Amino acid sequence: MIATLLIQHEKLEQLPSGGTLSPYGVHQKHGQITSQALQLLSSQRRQFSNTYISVKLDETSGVAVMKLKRPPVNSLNMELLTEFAINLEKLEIDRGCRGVILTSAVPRIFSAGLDITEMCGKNADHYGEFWRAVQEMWLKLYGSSMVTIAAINGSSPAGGCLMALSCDYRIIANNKKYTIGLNETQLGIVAPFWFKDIITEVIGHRAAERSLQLGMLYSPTDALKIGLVDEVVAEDKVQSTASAVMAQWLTLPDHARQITKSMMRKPSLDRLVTHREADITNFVSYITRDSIQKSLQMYMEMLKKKGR
Ligand SMILES: CC/C=C\C/C=C\CCCC/C=C/C(=O)SCCNC(=O)CCNC(=O)[C@H](O)C(C)(C)COP(=O)(O)OP(=O)(O)OC[C@H]1O[C@@H](n2cnc3c(N)ncnc32)[C@H](O)[C@@H]1OP(=O)(O)O
Repeated sequence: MIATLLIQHEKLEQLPSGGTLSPYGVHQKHGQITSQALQLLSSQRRQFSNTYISVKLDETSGVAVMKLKRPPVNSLNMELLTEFAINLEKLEIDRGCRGVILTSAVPRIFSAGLDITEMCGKNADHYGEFWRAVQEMWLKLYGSSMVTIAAINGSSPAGGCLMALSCDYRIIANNKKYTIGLNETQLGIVAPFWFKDIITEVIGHRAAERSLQLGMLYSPTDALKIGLVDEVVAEDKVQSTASAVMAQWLTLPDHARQITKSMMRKPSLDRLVTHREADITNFVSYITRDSIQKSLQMYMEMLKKKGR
């Protein structure tokens, strides 16, 4: 028992903040074993935090709350995406964790989607690496065997919406100022096939086609009408509703639920895995086009003007 806990604790020990996350192994900290064990046995919660992600795992319920914390808008840059994938993988292999609630530590914003500055004025190698990190985040989240619930406590355009769509259940705060949707065409860019596939799976072909072509952003109540979210609740009830829904989902045996989830999601996951390299090549050749660079630059300027 103690040995298992030690291994789990070492897997989940706090990673250094900033820079690249260090690999962690079960043999790293022999000297601290006794005090770590005692600490762990007396505590039901474990938390760890990186530069842009914080995680709190409640060992009693087996539920982790993972928060995005990259102010001002939680835009998804390379570091955040990498930290996200590593943290989710850590929870995935932790037997004590059965569910993850994904939410934001930044007021009024869930995530502004991909960091546009990662897609502007850089070289082809950078774009390739960035896109691989975006794919990795999605493969880990959409392919997770844990129950995943998005507690959407703010606006969630484009890549932010993709993250929410990749969870098993979506709860959004009832605030007219918040919007959610895949608005890529409004930036003059195209949502890739796997973004398209997942929104189609969630809201159906007709609604997805209209939504994607027009780059629509929905208010919480409109998002509920088309099935883009599952529930709209008062702003101060988002986390408690997420916990309650999670508790319900966790009453089911993991084995049956996980195999069912995998059956439903495998075709979409396989499609990206099979075409992963081609998708990167496609992204790089698309994003390096002069016309696309110009569209993105104009969009960034528009955002900055609006903010002034
Ligand atoms: C055939 C083709 C095949 C394949 C195609 C391949 C690839 C292309 C697909 C790429 C997929 C792209 C996915 C994306 O996610 S793109 C990102 C889209 N995101 C958005 O459109 C959101 C933009 N942001 C907003 O709408 C607002 O910022 C938001 C989130 C509602 C918050 O509003 P507010 O609180 O008023 O904050 P500000 O607007 O003032 O923003 C503050 C600050 O943040 C900067 N910022 C905002 N969003 C981003 C972002 N996504 N990336 C980088 N920076 C962002 C903004 O400029 C402000 O900066 P400042 O310096 O002025 O403080």
